[in-house]
Amino acid sequence: MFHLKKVRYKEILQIDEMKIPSNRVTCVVGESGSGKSTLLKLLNKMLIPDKGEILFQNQHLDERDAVEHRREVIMVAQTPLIFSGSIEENLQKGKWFSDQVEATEEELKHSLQVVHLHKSLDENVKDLSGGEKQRVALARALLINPKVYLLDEPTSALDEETEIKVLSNIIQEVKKRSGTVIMVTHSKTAWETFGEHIIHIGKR
Ligand SMILES: Nc1ncnc2c1ncn2[C@@H]1O[C@H](COP(=O)(O)OP(=O)(O)OP(=O)(O)O)[C@@H](O)[C@H]1O
Repeated sequence: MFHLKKVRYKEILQIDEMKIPSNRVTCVVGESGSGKSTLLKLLNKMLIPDKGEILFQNQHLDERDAVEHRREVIMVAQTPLIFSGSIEENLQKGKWFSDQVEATEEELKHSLQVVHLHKSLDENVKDLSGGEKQRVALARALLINPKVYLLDEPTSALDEETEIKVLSNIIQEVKKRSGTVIMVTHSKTAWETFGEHIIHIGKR
């Protein structure tokens, strides 16, 4: 799905060759500050490498429109992107930004079930905990149904038991749709349980 060749980004990341498979869960692991988030940002064109090339489905990222690319390759950042308003408004925002028709109530409720968020759609997000906000962001990504999910420690604010339940559900859902997950995680349990392909990023 992704093929990186001789990629260099500042002094932060240097990758001679890396292939990331489609329809699999790839876990990116490595110590703090080793460049894991930087790698994800390169994959969705938020950052442009100083040298080398990144191919997505055999197409050079330079040739891909950044907005179009990010609709297919969605990032759920470490600090979730949350808009003011209700849970429903937050979920629908993703559909609007992606130029998709609004989700039905059934789809919205299903997305909350997948992420184990037992809240009503009209609840205001301002009172949600950090872990609940992370799950709103994950549900929003699921509703968009992209080809690739770039998950940057998406469940870091959850206790381990909930984290594993949520990840297990999300991955099951993504697999049903033949999607691809590329996930940065500090949880050994998470990468041992879900990682079908592991990338170790080493500090230079
Ligand atoms: N825009 C930038 N300019 C310069 N340095 C940066 C920039 N962004 C990140 N860095 C530095 O690059 C290194 C890698 O950052 P990155 O966020 O990719 O690491 P990480 O492996 O995801 O870390 P963590 O596990 O702590 O989230 C860090 O030392 C960081 O301070």
